[in-house]
Amino acid sequence: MTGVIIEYIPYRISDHDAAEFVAAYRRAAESLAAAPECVDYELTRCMEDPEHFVLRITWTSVEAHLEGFRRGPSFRAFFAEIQPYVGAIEEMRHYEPVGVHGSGAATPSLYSWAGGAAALDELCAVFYRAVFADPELAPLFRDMDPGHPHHVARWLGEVFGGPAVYSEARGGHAHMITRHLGRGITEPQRRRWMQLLIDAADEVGLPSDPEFRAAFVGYLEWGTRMAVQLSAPGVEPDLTEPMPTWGWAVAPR
Ligand code: HEM
Repeated sequence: MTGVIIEYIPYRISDHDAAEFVAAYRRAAESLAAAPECVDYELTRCMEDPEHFVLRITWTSVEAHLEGFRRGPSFRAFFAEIQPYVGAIEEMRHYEPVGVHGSGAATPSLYSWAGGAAALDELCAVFYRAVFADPELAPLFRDMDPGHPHHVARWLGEVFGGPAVYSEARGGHAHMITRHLGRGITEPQRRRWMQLLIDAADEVGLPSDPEFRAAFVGYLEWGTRMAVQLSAPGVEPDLTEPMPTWGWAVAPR
């Protein structure tokens, strides 16, 4: 999502009022949850200074907050709950992301969850053996570079949050795109490709938990459809597009 802004509202609340303050925000939060202008919100309490609370609200834009939410149907109920605490607000301002963000390693990448480079190499080795034995796909891969399964394993690894070895060794996204140009991949071939890769994932024992499989298949749905589009006659792709990255929960592009 682009253009979101974050509103921070620090409060100073006495220990005596803290429990009721949190309870009021729990009720007020129902209005935030119902507001299409609100992306997410969180109320936190300072551990070193327990009279200090900070409310963070991510809005889709400043206008959405000030003109949409404040004038919309949820605001009255929201304000009724928090109104007793308005005098305890220390600041109420909007902050714009500056592009420094990310997540830490507390949540494993799809790459490490899958088993890293060795697991993806095994996946691709099994997959391309099946591709060669498949009458629908074999003709497309007739002139395939013998290193192809390894290259695709590196590609998948990088997309799934592993080291950037495909970019370093093969030229990144631009190279992958050019390898599909003009191949005229059909919809039945795309489906077959996906099916064989999912079968290979089962055969080599990639994790079968629904969260991993949803992310894995989600990427394949997206990537194979891109491959079909790119392979159509006359396509002039944008070779400057960055490597895609894929995580556990990916918003629609
Ligand atoms: C998520 C979907 C896909 C991914 C991640 C993917 C990945 C790749 C990569 C990384 C390469 C270039 C390897 C290199 O030389 O560095 C490549 C080439 C190729 N891909 Fe795909 N691909 C996808 C979908 C498809 C589909 C659906 C087909 C056809 C049914 C296909 C057919 C080919 C062919 C024929 C090549 C050239 C192989 C050769 O001759 O070396 N790809 N693919």
